[in-house]
Amino acid sequence: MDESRSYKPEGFNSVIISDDTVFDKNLFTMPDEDYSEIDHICVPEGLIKSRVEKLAQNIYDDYAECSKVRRLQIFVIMNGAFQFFSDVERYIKKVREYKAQRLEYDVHFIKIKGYVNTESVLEKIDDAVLPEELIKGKDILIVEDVYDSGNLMDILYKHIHKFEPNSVKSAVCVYKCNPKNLKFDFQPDYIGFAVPGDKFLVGYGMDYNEHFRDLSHICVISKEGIEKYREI
Ligand SMILES: O=P(O)(O)OC[C@H]1O[C@H](OP(=O)(O)OP(=O)(O)O)[C@H](O)[C@@H]1O
Repeated sequence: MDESRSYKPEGFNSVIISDDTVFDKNLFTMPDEDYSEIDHICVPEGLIKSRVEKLAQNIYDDYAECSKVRRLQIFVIMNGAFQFFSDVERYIKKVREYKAQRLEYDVHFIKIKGYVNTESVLEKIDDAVLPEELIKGKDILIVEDVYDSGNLMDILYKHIHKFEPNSVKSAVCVYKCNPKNLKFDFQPDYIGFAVPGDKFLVGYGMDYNEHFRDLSHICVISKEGIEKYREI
């Protein structure tokens, strides 16, 4: 394994974006003002939507029956996951139209900030941010835009398990095959795309110092973009 780049996930139930998959930004629509700050498109919008629809169906099938007994508690980790969750929920509603059983759920938007520039700085989650009453005895689904170093998910799972949930699963749009995350021996339950770990991604909710969240495609930022929006 070349640890300086990324590793190939084995047994992942996800779409795998390989090291050499590069979608030319000239072949897709993109706002002019973001153009030079984006190197290329990693996952185009249409592919994202198709994959998220299937994830929503998987989540529905797994939880609809038990949600009659315990309503599923969905924790959306803000801000990055808002776009992903918005599509997951839209497709859950679509699935509901042709399923006999209804998926019962509550949504909680949880604000946790992990990154400054390109470094993960999160150390713990305060009990006030995610209190015991939201967790104890519940079935929990964490919704995240990206699993990168694994630091945030590791801290989040430790925090949640402290308060004895009935079950915990996680759905991530992008799993970055980052050698740093191997130390956690963790695999999210629902993964949209497995992406090479050396790509710094923006768009579809993902930001670089709060820029680019509104891009429709998942994109790789250019060197120019990194320099332009770097925080001191
Ligand atoms: O696996 P990790 O290396 O811990 O990274 C994952 C986290 O990093 C990003 O959050 P960020 O701090 O950028 O905040 P945001 O959600 O507001 O974008 C992303 O949304 C995840 O929450």
